[in-house]
Amino acid sequence: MKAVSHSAVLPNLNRHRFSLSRSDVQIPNRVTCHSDSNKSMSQASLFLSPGSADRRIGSRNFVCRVFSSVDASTYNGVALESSSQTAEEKVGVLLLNLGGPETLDDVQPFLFNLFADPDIIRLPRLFRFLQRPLAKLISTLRAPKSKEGYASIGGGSPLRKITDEQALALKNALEAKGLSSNLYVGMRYWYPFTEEAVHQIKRDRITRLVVLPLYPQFSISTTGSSISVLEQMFRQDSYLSRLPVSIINSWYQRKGYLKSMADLIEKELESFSEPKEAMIFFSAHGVPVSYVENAGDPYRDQMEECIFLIMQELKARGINNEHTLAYQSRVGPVQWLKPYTDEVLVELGKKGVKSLLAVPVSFVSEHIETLEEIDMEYRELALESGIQNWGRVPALGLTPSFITDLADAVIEALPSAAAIYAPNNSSSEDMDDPVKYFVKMFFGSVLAFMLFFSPKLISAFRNHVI
Ligand SMILES: C=CC1=C(C)c2cc3[nH]c(cc4nc(cc5[nH]c(cc1n2)c(C)c5CCC(=O)O)C(CCC(=O)O)=C4C)c(C)c3C=C
Ligand SMILES: [Fe+2]
Repeated sequence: MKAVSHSAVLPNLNRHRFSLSRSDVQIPNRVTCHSDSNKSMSQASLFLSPGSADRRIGSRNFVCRVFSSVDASTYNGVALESSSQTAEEKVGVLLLNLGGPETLDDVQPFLFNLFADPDIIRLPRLFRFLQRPLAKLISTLRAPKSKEGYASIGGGSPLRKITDEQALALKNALEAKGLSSNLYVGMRYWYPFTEEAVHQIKRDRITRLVVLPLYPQFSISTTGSSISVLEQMFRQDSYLSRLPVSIINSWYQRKGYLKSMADLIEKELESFSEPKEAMIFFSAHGVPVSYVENAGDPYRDQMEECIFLIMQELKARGINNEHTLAYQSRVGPVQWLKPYTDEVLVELGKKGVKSLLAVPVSFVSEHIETLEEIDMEYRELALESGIQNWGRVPALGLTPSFITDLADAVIEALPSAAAIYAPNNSSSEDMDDPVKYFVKMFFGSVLAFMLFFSPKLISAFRNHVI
């Protein structure tokens, strides 16, 4: 396959020169913030209570329309080269992630951004005006506990550093497969924000974009939320609305991912004195039950399928350990997906399980919920509950087979890139040019007027309608 020759750089996103286009993001006052329109997709249903599924139906339609499944296209170097890449093609890959506070001072504004997201706290339409005051209140109340957590893992989240490293590794893996690309990192709640990554994509005049959320399974609260940001930005911009984009909405079923997970589990099992006796304990980040049961979030189904597929891969290697799945990190008073990790650990201890291997499964980097919640809180709870041998599988991070598989996913997704808001007529182009728009509107109206009052049309109207 012929490589496209153009400079491929990781953007150096300067947080101090940053400006935003969304009104619901809080940033420290050292940064300029332009707020503008409301969120485009309306929200329904309260995070604190189940609600209407309308918003999700809309969102899921969008997902179905826009997202191209990686599985749907196969990697075909010839097809990719001839149909998708020209000498002028400038390929961009946008990695989406959650973001995390880099210092303890960042914790409260980071939490504000998170709770101000209508995909995280889902208020009914009538109460939407409360979104930001509520986010302010919850972020202020939660900040001390969160700060303690971040303090215990070194004073900040490692997410930005790890994601940047993953981006660089992916860029190199793509290069090794003959594809030059620009890599961008877009975080949902902290620097570098998704908005800035998109501005950079525009400045670089990327001609074909693959969007790769770093969440293996889709959830409204993670990938869905980041896609909403993209959707709003792409809709409003004539360049972005025409840019061929392929969005990989979930990739937990990919062979390369499953094998990489199985490799890590197999390796970690070997550290137990009796590897066969260790229970494989998958711990996934939870979401409120209402997301799945009222809003149609596919997260639980995808998680269960993912665990099934990983276990199938392990069984094919002759590893038949017992396994279980539980959900961690719940926040607030509502019901979250069950069973809860902490409760299951206690039960397993009571049942006499002595060896347990924890496997974080909803995220591919180390972060506060692996380093603090699993390694400290859950480990302590497990040991107190009678579990004697504790192990934990590391997050995939920079595992070469995993990065190679992400590169394959990007290459497979490229040919199906299509404009998200491709104008189906010239109207959006005309909107960009007010003179053209006015001329068309004027002559269009005159023509419509003449047609409407033509004797033929009037008699046809009389005959058929009255
Ligand atoms: C698949 C992964 C994740 C899902 C699903 C998810 C949903 C979700 N999270 C909260 C609330 C919080 N999440 C926080 C941090 C955080 N969450 C994830 C992943 C998922 N969240 C990550 C990777 C991180 C960042 C960790 C880091 O290292 O910085 C936090 C802040 C930390 C804390 O105070 O516990 C909160 C709060 C909700 C409400 C939710 C679904 C509705
Ligand atoms: Fe979370």
